[in-house]
Amino acid sequence: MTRVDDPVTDLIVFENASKTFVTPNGPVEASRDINLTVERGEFITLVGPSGCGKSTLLNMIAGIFPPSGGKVLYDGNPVEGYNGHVGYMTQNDHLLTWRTVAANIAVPLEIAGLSRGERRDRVAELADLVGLTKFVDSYPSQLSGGMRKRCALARLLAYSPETLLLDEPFAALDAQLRLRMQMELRSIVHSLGKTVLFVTHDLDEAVALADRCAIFTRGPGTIRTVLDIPLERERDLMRLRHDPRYVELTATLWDEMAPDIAEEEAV
Ligand SMILES: Nc1ncnc2c1ncn2[C@@H]1O[C@H](COP(=O)(O)OP(=O)(O)OP(=O)(O)O)[C@@H](O)[C@H]1O
Repeated sequence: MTRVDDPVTDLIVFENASKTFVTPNGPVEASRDINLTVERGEFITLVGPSGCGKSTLLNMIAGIFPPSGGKVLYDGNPVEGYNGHVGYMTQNDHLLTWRTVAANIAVPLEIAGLSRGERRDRVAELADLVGLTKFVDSYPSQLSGGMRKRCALARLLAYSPETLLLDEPFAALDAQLRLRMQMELRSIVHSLGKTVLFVTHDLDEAVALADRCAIFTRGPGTIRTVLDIPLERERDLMRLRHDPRYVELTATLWDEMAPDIAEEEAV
């Protein structure tokens, strides 16, 4: 039975949310009638053709701009202005090249006004969480691609965001490194109980990481289907490729995407 004082489990709600940009060349309709509910602690992946409005959806949750129509709610309230509950990471890690790993991770802690001692302890904790303890004194130019991502992830977590908005964060990594980062990300977000919205063009990644996968139509994007991924929370991503359920789910996702892929080829 739901009690009045139960916490709201629907953390993010899109209700017929639409976005049209006004540009010098006329209006650009990016999203149309988006309906999606994300529960606290869920890992949702977003897939769809290029330009279908996936980043636009993340931007609306972050409060970078409001929807032109419909509603975007966070924890029961309309998102108005920047949403301080979310952390945003894009394909570019935006590390400060003149700062060490420790000093990069410390940026949000400095902004939050933590003392030097508190910052040192928190940076050590975050560096340990992402496996960068030995590299805290290195500069970004001395790091591998995966280490840079880990550093950016630690800095994002330093803000203590409730929700992570990740826009193709591993797109530039090679297959092995990407798999490692996927395993680490899942383990970190589950241990910390974060809610995640993760945009990807990689359909294998979309299945491997998600509790549910939202599939967009070609722009103006609307959500065609939300695919349930009924795999265990604690899943071994290394062995997943051999799991018949994974193989079938990935095939279903490819089938769902087929009309748009065929259309793209015909253009
Ligand atoms: N600030 C903006 N001003 C004008 N048009 C925009 C703006 N942001 C996005 N658009 C347009 O809205 C549409 C959706 O863009 P969006 O970046 O959300 O798509 P996407 O699905 O994330 O694309 P991709 O997979 O290529 O990153 C595109 O036509 C894009 O050109």
